[in-house]
Amino acid sequence: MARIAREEMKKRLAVYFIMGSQNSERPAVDVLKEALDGGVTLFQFREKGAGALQGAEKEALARQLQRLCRAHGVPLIVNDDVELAIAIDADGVHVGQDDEDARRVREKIGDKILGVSAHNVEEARAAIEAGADYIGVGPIYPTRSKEDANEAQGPEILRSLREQGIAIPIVAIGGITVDNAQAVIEAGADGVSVISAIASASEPKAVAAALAAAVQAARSR
Ligand SMILES: Cc1ncc(COP(=O)(O)OP(=O)(O)O)c(N)n1
Ligand SMILES: Cc1ncsc1CCOP(=O)(O)O
Ligand SMILES: [Mg+2]
Repeated sequence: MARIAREEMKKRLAVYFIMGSQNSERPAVDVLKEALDGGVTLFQFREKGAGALQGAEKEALARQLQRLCRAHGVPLIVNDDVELAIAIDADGVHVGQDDEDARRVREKIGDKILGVSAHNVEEARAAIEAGADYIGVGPIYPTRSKEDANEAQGPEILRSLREQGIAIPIVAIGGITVDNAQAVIEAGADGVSVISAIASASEPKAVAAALAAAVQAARSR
């Protein structure tokens, strides 16, 4: 298997849904199924925070969500837990600045997708050097889904990274909704990454479809 091509990665980032069992009062499998039906293009399993599953229960949920993703032809990325990603043969891993070193993760996962969080141009350049396939940039807007989130930087950070020559695929994250999705794509992101917009929606399918339409509209401007 070869590393994912840049253009394919950009397409996959369009509507990147992140969720763990703690993000919805409904079963994660039900929410994910509806979101996939609505047009989610990439999924991240992020089992983290108060009440998060551990050990065998966490792995069992990951495998259940993986079956759904595979049935829809959507890659599954595991957040933080490199060993779990390897154990279930996930499609990739996402790590942040306080997680396992990205270079070391690349060595462990071979050609799987590697996503790295970056908050500035130095972190973006280091992620590229380490072998990232995409970077996650945010929070763009205020978020209530991550306890230790940095301050929101606004879409200007995306514009600034592009102006400084950062050409790697970028997904914007943090406080993104159907209403502001177009603005972040126009500022330079290839896609939008959301937790609450879909996980807390009464109709996850409709929100995923609306996000896909907003990204598509902004891309074709
Ligand atoms: C797509 C994407 N971008 C950023 C993050 C945040 O990663 P990190 O900073 O490691 O924080 P946690 O999510 O681990 O709390 C992400 N998960 N996904
Ligand atoms: C994991 C993460 N990293 C930066 S912001 C964030 C949370 C995004 O969640 P929401 O889409 O609900 O703001
Ligand atoms: Mg992390």
